Amino acid sequence: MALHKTLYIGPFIHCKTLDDLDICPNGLIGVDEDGKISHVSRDAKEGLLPAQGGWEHAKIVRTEQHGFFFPGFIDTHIHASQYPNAGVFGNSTLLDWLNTYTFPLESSFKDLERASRIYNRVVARTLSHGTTTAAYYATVHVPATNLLADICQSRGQRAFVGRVCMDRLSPDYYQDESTESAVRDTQACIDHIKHIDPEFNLITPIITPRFAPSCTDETLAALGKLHHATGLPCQTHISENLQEISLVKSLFPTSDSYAHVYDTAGLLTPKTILAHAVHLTPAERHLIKTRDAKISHCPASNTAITSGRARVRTMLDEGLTVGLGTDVSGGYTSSMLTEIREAIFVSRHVAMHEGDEAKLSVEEALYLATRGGAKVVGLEGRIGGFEVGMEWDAQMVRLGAVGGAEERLDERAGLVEVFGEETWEEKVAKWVYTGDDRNTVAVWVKGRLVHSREGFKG
Ligand SMILES: O=c1[nH]c(=O)c2nc[nH]c2[nH]1
Ligand SMILES: [Zn+2]
Repeated sequence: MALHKTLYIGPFIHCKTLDDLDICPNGLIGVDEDGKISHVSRDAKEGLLPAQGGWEHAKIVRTEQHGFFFPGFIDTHIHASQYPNAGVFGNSTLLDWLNTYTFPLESSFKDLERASRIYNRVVARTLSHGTTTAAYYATVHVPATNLLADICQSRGQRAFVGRVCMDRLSPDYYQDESTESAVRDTQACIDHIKHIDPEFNLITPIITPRFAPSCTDETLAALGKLHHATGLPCQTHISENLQEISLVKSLFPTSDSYAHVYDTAGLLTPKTILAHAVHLTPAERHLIKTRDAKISHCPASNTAITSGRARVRTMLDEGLTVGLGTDVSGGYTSSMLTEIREAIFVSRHVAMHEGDEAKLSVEEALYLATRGGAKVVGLEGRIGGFEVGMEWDAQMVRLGAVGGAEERLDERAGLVEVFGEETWEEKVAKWVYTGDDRNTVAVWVKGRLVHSREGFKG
């Protein structure tokens, strides 16, 4: 798609490190036709680009009052196929939740027309929340998984798309027939993505054993081999729930631990995304660190289906790489902004048991949702921040007009109340705690506008 050179003028905010939120109130970012950042200035007037080299015709996009540019969110764990069940989980816990809610829904994706409706909706919705990259689980179905890849590509969302592998302890109506068929069908989805996006510029296949209990040793080992042979990333679940961990112990009696099961299969590598990691032992964390596998923290899900409280501060202190995942529909929300809030609150529950140092700050949670997520999906240096050479995966946030009780509510700006006296740090905190998709005015991936709200002037 032909893009313009574009100048994004206005405040920009991004995370430099875990606790360093860089706020530039008067910024200018130049983005080239290929969607890459070619210029970053901290003073819009002085930094204006020379009127040559095509920049004299550049398109200009300005933030609105109390608005700012922020990197797009990276959802490191989301089940696209479970989107119709977001908010529907009753009082279930993981293993009964899978049988009651999840397997029946996922099995319905043999109907391609239904898959199309749901996948189009979830991609449109996550884009509207500012999610520019998502690591998706689809289902076992090859045509529907390929369709999810097509939809991400046509709507412009950067995505990792995984066909789910599961060949035991699953209902007869919804499982792989054998190790061979699981590998063959996974390969078919890899081939499809290679066909539509040969360089994996936007869409990347991801090898997806559902979790150890639903895969035989043979299937885990075969997927480990495929992971090594192709160099493609892989994603799975780990140590989410205590019953699940007991089940893994009984199914893999010779393994030292849940993490060891994946390690034995060759599935614990720097390109592995492990969702949840709620109940990891110190030895498992050490093994994961040694292998440089990555963690997707899913706090909304861990609260909703009462799995537990992940010790994010401990993982970070030990040097593990952590990002955030909505885990729809164990998680009730497809909004990463809500997930950020959940991460902060779960960390406060950890703090109530283990001490204040467990608390995550607003800045730290924003880091996990952007730079941290980029590292988890192996795209650090390309997305998650605003530096020359990085790709313009970004959202424009608007907090609304200054208003008092006597003035009309600014309905377009949602719930964020700005009175005009706030510091930038306070405005960001208000966005995190009281904002929603109404504040996400426009979203770009690789420089392409992929979502905008009414009233956006772009
Ligand atoms: O949160 C989860 N969602 C799932 O779909 C799933 N499958 C296995 N383990 C799981 N955990
Ligand atoms: Zn999950």
